[in-house]
Amino acid sequence: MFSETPVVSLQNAFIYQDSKLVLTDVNFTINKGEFVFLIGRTGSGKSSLLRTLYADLWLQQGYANVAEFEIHNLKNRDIPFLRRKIGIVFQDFQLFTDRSVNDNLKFVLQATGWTDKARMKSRIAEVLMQVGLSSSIDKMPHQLSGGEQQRVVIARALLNEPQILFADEPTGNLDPVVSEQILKTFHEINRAGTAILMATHDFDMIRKFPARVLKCENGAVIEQTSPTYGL
Ligand SMILES: Nc1ncnc2c1ncn2[C@@H]1O[C@H](COP(=O)(O)OP(=O)(O)OP(=O)(O)O)[C@@H](O)[C@H]1O
Repeated sequence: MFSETPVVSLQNAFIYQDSKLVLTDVNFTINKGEFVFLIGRTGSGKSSLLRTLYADLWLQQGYANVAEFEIHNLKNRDIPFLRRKIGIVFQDFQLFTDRSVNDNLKFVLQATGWTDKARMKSRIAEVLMQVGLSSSIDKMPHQLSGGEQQRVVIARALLNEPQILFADEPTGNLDPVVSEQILKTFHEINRAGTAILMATHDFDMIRKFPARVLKCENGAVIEQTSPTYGL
């Protein structure tokens, strides 16, 4: 099933925040369609790793491939093209508050080169259906709950059919019931073929939605095999 090129692959990668070394000699791959949790204590390097993979931090040493882009050779001008092949979901929703759900999504499509109005309309309808928010297309962000706003962010990340979603504590600000609904949505998206790498502190979610777990610990990334996942 996973015979294709991995969607993420790191070899001897060293993850820095400026001159501070955060993670040493990172090696792992994520196959197309895989679901992977990323865990680790506060400050262990989860966000730094994700930011490196979506080219918000430079990879200063080692090799990384993401969605067929060589992160170690990436130029500034390549970043928008990489970002069209991946989706990014943060804890803070970062929607434009002065425009509707539809216009938030349309903005991204236009910014990534879409021009055909009918295609844009149908793609927006598709992603909103995927996250269960079809009826909210004309609402403003403030008319939506936190969980609904996060769904719009997920829909936005799906617009360009990414090979992988990078999610950094996507349920960090949400209550447990809403978090579980959001996790279900991520699983449905994953079942439809998109790989997911999700940083989380929420072990309940890992127990409810078992998947592969990578752990940032003592400056390294290790494959977690213990069923308890405890820190
Ligand atoms: N802009 C920065 N400049 C220098 N060091 C930073 C910067 N941002 C984070 N760090 C440091 O890098 C290390 C890793 O931080 P990072 O945010 O990646 O951890 P994390 O595992 O995502 O933590 P959390 O779970 O709290 O989000 C920490 O020691 C942190 O203090």
